[in-house]
Amino acid sequence: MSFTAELRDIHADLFEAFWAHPFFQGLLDGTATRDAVVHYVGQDVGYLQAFLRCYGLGQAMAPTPDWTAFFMDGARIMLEEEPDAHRALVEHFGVDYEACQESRLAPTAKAYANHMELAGHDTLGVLMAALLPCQWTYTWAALRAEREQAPGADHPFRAWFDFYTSEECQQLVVDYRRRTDALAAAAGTAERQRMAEAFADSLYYEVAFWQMAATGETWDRLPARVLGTED
Ligand SMILES: Cc1ncc(C[n+]2csc(CCO)c2C)c(N)n1
Repeated sequence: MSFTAELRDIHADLFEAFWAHPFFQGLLDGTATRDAVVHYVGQDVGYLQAFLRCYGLGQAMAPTPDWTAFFMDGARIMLEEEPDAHRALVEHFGVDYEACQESRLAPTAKAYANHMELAGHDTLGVLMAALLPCQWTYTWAALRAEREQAPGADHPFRAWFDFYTSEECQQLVVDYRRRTDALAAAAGTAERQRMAEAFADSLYYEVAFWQMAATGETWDRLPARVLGTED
C-alpha cells in the first residue's frame, strides 16, 4: 500500500470527523449560521495567505523545474480561483468577501498556519505531507456531498462545490499524493515518521478549523469546549 493510502486508512476517523462536523454539515444543508460562516471565511483568508507562503517555501526547496512548476501552478490556482469559492459562502449572507478578513488569526487557525510553515523549514517531504490534507479533505468531502446529497444547481454554496469537485482540484489531489508517495519512498525512517506526523497534525487541524468556526473561537472568546459550557 502506498504511504498516503496507508495514512488515509490509519486516519479514517479524522476524515469521518471532518465530514460529520456540524459546521460542515451545516454548509451542506444550508443551515450554517451567518456568524459561523463569516468567522470561517474571515479566518480562512489569513490561512490561505500562510498556505501561499508555504508554496514559496516549497519553491525554495524545489529540486527540479517540474517541482517549481507544481508550486507556481498551485499558487496561481489559489490566487485566481479559490477566493471565488469562498466569496459564495459570505455573499449568501450579504457580506463582502474583501471586508470580512479578520486582522488576527484565531488560536486554531494560527496553530495550523504555524504548523505548515514550520514544515516548510523541514524537508520537501515533510512540507508536502503537511499540505496534503488541505486539498484532500476538501475535494474528498465535496465529491462525497455530490454523490450522497446531490446539492442542486440552486444550492446557496454552489460555487464552493463546483470548485472543490472540479477536475483541476481532483487532479491536484492525485498529483499531491503521487509526489508525497515518491518522497516518502526515498526518505529514511526518521523523515518518513515526521511526514506521517505532519500529515496527521494537519488532518486534525482541518477538523479543528470547523470547530473554531462553529464556536466563534478567537483569542478573546474561549470556545465552549474550553469553558466547559458545551452541552
Ligand atoms: C482551513 C482550510 N483548509 C483547506 C482549505 C482548502 N484549500 C486551501 S489552499 C488549497 C489549495 C491547495 O493547493 C485548498 C484546496 C481551505 N480553504 N481552508
